[in-house]
Amino acid sequence: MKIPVIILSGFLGSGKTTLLLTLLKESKARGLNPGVVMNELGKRDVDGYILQEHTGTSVEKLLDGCVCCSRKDELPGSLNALLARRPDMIFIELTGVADPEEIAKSLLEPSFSERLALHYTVTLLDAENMLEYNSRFSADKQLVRTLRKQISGADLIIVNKSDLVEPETLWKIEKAVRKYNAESEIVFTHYSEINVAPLLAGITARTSRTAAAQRSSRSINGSVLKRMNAGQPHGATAVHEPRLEAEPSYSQVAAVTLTFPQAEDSGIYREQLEGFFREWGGSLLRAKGHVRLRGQAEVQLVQFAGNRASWEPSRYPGLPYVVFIGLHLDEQQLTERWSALFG
Ligand SMILES: Nc1nc2c(ncn2[C@@H]2O[C@H](COP(=O)(O)OP(=O)(O)OP(=O)(O)O)[C@@H](O)[C@H]2O)c(=O)[nH]1
Repeated sequence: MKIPVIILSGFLGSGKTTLLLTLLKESKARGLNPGVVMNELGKRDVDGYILQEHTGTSVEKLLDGCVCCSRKDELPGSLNALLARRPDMIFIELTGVADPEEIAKSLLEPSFSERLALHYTVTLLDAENMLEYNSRFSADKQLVRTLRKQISGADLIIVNKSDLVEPETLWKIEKAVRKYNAESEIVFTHYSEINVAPLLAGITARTSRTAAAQRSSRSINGSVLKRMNAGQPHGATAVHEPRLEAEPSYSQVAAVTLTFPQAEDSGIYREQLEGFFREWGGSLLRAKGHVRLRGQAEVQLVQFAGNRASWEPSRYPGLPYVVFIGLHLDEQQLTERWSALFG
C-alpha cells in the first residue's frame, strides 16, 4: 500500500506552516500517524520546532538549502528515515523558493514510486504581496519561473492572508493565477483556514487500511475540487529518464542566521528588532527566530513576513537567534549592523 504524500508549497511567509499545523492536528484527531519533511533555507529549524512544540510530530529536517535543487540529494535519506517510522501519510513542507514539480519527480524515482504516491500538491499565495512578485523579483529570473511553477504545479491553490487586502485584489489574484493554472480549485483564506477533510479523505491508518488512498471531491470551503490528478503529477518526466542536475530554483535569495551576545542583559527591545527588520526595505523577505526581549524572562517567537512583524510566547530552550532571508542580502553588512545594535 502506497503512503500518500502531500506537498505544501508557496512563497516565503505565505502560510504553509500555519496550514501544516492544522493538517497535523486533524490527522492526529483521526488517529493517523503523520510524518513531516520540513525544508528550511536557513541553518536553523524554526518551523520544525513550532510543529514539535504544538503537535508533538516527529519532523525530518532538511536545513540550509532547497530540497528541490541544492539539497535534492538529501530528500531520499529524509524520506527513508520517515518511512522507517511507518507513517500513514507524509507532508513535505518546501522552502518558499522551491519548485514543487521537482519533488513530484523525485517521488516517481524507482526507489520511491513503489512506496509513495503523490496525493496533493497545495500552493499557498500571500494575497497582500503576490501581485508584486514579478516586478520585485525581476532580477532573479529563476525565482520568477519557480513562483509560476508553484502555481502551475498545484492541485489546490490557497490565496491566504485575504484579511489583509480588499476584495478587488482577490479578483486580480484569481485572474493572475488563471494564466498559469486554468483548472485547479482556488480558495481564499485567512490563517490558511480551510476544510481539510477533502485533503485527508481516503487516508487511513496502516492498521485499518483496506484500499489505496483516494482523493475526494468533497468541498473545501464550499467549492468542489475541479481537478483530480489521478495520474502523474504535472510536469513529471518518465521514471527512466537520465537524471539531470536540478537547475537552481532561485539565484539571489540567501539566508543568514544571527545569534545574540551571551551576556545576561543582552536582550533586544521589540521596537528595536522591528526597526532592524524594516531597515533592509524590500531586500528582507522574511525573518523568524526565537528572541529574548530585554527585561523579559520568557522567550518570544518573532515572525516577519510581508513587512509585518508578529510575536508570540515560545518555550524554545536553546540560545536565541533570528534567521534572515532576503534578496541580495549583504551578509557582512547585516552582521555588522546587528553587532552595532548590542554595542
Ligand atoms: N494577517 C495574517 N497573517 C497570517 C495569515 N496566515 C499566516 N499568517 C502569519 O504569517 C506569518 C508566516 O506564516 P507561516 O505559516 O509561517 O508561513 P510559511 O509559508 O510557512 O513561511 P516560510 O516557512 O518562511 O516559508 C506567521 O506570523 C503567521 O501567523 C493570514 O491569513 N493573515
